[in-house]
Amino acid sequence: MKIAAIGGGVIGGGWIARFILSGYDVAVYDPHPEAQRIIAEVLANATRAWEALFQAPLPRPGRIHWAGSVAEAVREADYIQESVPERLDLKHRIIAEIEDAAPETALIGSSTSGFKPSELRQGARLPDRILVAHPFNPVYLLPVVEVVGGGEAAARACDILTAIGMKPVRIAREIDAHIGDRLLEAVWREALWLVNDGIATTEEIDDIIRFGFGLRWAQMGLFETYRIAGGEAGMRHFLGQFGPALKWPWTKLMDVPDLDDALIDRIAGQSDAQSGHHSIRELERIRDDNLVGIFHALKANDWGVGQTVRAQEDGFYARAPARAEGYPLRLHQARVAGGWVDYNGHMTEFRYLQVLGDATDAFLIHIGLDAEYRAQGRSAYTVETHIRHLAEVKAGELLTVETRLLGHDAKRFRLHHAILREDGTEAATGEHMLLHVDTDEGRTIPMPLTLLEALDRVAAQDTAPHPDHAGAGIRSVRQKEATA
Ligand SMILES: NC(=O)C1=CN([C@@H]2O[C@H](COP(=O)(O)OP(=O)(O)OC[C@H]3O[C@@H](n4cnc5c(N)ncnc54)[C@H](O)[C@@H]3O)[C@@H](O)[C@H]2O)C=CC1
Ligand SMILES: C[N+](C)(C)CC(=O)CC(=O)[O-]
Repeated sequence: MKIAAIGGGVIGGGWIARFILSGYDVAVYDPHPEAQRIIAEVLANATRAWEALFQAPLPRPGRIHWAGSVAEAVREADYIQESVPERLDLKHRIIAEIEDAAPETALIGSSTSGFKPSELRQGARLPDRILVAHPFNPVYLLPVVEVVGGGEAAARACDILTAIGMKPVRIAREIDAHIGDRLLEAVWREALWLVNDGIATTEEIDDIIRFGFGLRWAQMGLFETYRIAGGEAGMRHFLGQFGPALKWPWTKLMDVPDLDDALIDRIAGQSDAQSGHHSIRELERIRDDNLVGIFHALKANDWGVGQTVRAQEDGFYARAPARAEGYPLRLHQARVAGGWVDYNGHMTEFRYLQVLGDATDAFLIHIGLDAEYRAQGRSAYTVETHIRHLAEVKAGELLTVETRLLGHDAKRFRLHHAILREDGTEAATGEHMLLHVDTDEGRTIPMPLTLLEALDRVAAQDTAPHPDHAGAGIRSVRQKEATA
């Protein structure tokens, strides 16, 4: 499938990164003189975030083709994402250029925050294929995309968006600003009033969100959160108690303060004081690291966005064998997240086991011991582990694991992983004994022929001598006699 991106700014850059990292080639047109630098920087941050987010090996990235015109970019495209500035006249001009050059079967998704499909389609030759596909920033991490404009084209677009790990939400009826921005604007307007009236600073408002209800929203949204807030009597009780307050003069929702120079100076000044000591790219990396941490927590709980990440990862694992060329096997990479670092300033000890455990999972999938296999009530349990910590690892480093199979019989196999830093030096090694088990009965059972043959194939490649430390335990330390 061929993708074209028209506009590569904040949002277009995020789309480009998501498609590229998902393995699709993207033709890009953006007349900005520094477009290539800007997009490369966004892609670098996105790559860093995906390496920290996913434990599965990432797909081979797609390639960018820098086009000299809209026509060149869209000529062979199956899906076109338009992300030019939010002006209807400009969007109409771009859509007309796309229609002149793109195949008639190509879908056109617009990132517009506010325009309705009926507005975008004015004057179009094939209007039904033009849709709103409105994402949220950062597009390469946040999965949700509002798809507005119905029919077969929307269904096809949803399939494409799902294939790049997004969660399309189809909106039944078009309205200005769709759904997400309606909600966000209500909060934003109110926040502008609070600053305008001198009631709160930008930092105080952000603190109330990030130390409070913002944390709830990441995992349960509004209605499920309020259901719980109704106590055991649930949503009905909540509405009965707090519904009437909506008619009290709490908010100024419909008015907008005049964004005159004084208010702009106040907001921009407070924002500089709050965050001006970080560059935008640094702030993006801080935001991304935090989002990745939240995604990991939700994945561990099999909840919300964590389920999206897991589904995406399953897809990566399914495509992984193509990447496992050569021996020792390279099935797993991990980017050291900021939260993995301890008070000594380096990756903390249990994260080594996490990287090794994830590499073991990748090996299990490689030999066919995957989710489908486990659903039959069989799995592998690790019963012994020996880790050697050999070098300090800092936040941001990319770790690659090399895996060897040191032995196997009908019920057991012994793995050796070496965690390598980017310069090829060993940061750690791990040796692990795994048993094949019947998970319903909780006992060891022989492996079926398919797994044994897969292990035989790996073992046939393991011709080098075993590492000297294989099979060794922790060195003994002579106990000194206590001195009085
Ligand atoms: N920034 C945000 O938070 C979000 C923005 N959006 C929507 O995404 C769209 C783009 O917004 P941003 O990325 O924020 O704007 P931006 O200003 O960061 O990027 C727009 C890009 O379009 C390029 N451009 C201008 N004229 C062009 C043309 N004729 N052909 C191709 N490229 C052209 C510019 O050089 C620039 O790189 C808008 O429709 C906006 O409503 C959607 C979600 C969030
Ligand atoms: C400010 N905005 C309307 C462009 C924001 C969006 O459209 C979505 C987002 O990412 O918040």
